[in-house]
Amino acid sequence: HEPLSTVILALLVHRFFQKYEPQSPGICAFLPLILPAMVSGAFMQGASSILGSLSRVYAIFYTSLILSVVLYRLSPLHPLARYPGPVLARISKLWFAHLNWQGKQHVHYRNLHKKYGDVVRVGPNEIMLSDISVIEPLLGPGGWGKANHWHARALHAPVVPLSAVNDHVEHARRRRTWMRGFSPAALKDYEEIVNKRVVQLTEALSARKSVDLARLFGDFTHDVMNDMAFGGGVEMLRDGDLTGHWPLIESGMKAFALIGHLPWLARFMMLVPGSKNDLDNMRKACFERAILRKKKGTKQKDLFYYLSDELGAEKEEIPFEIVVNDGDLVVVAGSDTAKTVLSSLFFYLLSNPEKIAKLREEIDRFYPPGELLSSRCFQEMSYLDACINETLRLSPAVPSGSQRDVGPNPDPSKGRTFGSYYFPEGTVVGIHTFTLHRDPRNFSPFTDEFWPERWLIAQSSMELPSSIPKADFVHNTAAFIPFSCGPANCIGKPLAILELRMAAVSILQNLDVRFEDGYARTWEDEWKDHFVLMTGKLPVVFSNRR
Ligand code: HEM
Repeated sequence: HEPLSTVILALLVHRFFQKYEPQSPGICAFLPLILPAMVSGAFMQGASSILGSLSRVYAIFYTSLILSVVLYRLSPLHPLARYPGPVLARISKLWFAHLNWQGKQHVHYRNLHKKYGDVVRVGPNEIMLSDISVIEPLLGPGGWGKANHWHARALHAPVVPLSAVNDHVEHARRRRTWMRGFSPAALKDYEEIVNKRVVQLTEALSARKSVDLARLFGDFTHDVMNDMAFGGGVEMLRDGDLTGHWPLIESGMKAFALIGHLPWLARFMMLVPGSKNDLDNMRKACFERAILRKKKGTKQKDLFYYLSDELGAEKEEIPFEIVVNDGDLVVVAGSDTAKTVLSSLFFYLLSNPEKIAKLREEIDRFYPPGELLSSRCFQEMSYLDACINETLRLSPAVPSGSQRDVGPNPDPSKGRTFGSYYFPEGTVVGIHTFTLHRDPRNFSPFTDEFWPERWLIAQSSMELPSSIPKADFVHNTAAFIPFSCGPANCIGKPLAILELRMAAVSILQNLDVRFEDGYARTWEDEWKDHFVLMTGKLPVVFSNRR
């Protein structure tokens, strides 16, 4: 009976994992690793056959288990069987985890949408969409909560960060302090903080002449976010990366993205001695900065002022752990993202001399050289906004979007249906921002090119060139979601836009800039989608404007 019992055991283990999706490393290790050994023990006939019996049972067990998993996932019985997708993706998420590790998943997702259409099964239980009709039901009010992947990414933290809160009510409660921190009045107060760093950045660029602009923009956005979250304490623009922050972010983002495919892996990673050290050190540094900021008091209203509720608007005191956690999130969510977009903006501008000249002309009109910078004229600078939007379209900092989990239905057997799609409870669903933004059905012509004029034509503040037939012009802002949308969208959007506008205006107001000789302009090819779009170097040469 040994082979038959082993096959049955394998089928039961598959069924157990399928139904309960256990996350505990103990259970995950016990069932497939230890249980077969126990079966083998039960059938063992003598000490001489220990090895033979063990290897036979394990071979039968794993062959049956793998066959059962693969056949079920490929079979018409699987609830997602109706959706097309590559065989490897339907069998296991390991394939996408591998693609993700190489950094090219944004391109792969786009190619899959080209091949299979708007809905693609990208994992055994995961769907990626490029259909704008699902944006509102998925991300809008009443949409679905953050997928388990978000939670798994935050296992190391003593409190769940806002970005990982799945429950709508709890998420809205936690987001209240953030909303106050991003009100228009609060934003006005931040201008001085951002401007101080913009002046420092512009001076640093003019002094260095030749520079990796992407790196310097990273130092800039990182300093700004630390000013906002903890009232300062980090001086990357002045001192460089003394603490090894950038290598840590790079490896951290890679792991962060990997967990986005294999959330169960996070619990195993936590068991590896030392695996949390870097994150713990980062938290400790944030904690120390938060204590200092609290002691210093509020001379200038920053985000800390709102996130720690110095305003006194909440009924209950906000636990200090949450304040530190939120500050940490500001730094992590706000630095790399803004760095990527700002760097891409300069790449596209420098690649298109007539566009940079046009933007310069607008900047000179509103902020002639010598004029002090403020947000006074930003609303009127339509070409600047067109350039920023066009950059966010081509280079969305979170290209593969943010996963959601199909939440429970009062009748669990029903899953969720909208339009022509049906997703069973527990399906992980994403909307692929990069594909939407580069889909000719949404933005045409010159879909893959930097053409800021499309935004002006769409607002009727510019004529469509006569060479382009009216029917060929498509501009679908419903498909433009670089900051995601709905009640869990990017709350930092207004601050990011302020940073982008201020930095671009200040640099072009004061400096001339060009690519370093010999730069191969491989910017887009070097992108790596590790959840946030990580970039290569952007070698440029600056000179003071004459
Ligand atoms: C150009 C720069 C930025 C881009 C493109 C961007 C994009 C995004 C995206 C796509 C999300 C996921 C939203 C979702 O799950 O639906 C997000 C979340 C978030 N972002 Fe940004 N972001 C940027 C800058 C910032 C900045 C400067 C901050 C500063 C505080 C920030 C703070 C956050 C936070 C706290 C969340 C989580 C929101 C929540 O779960 O309620 N981001 N961002």
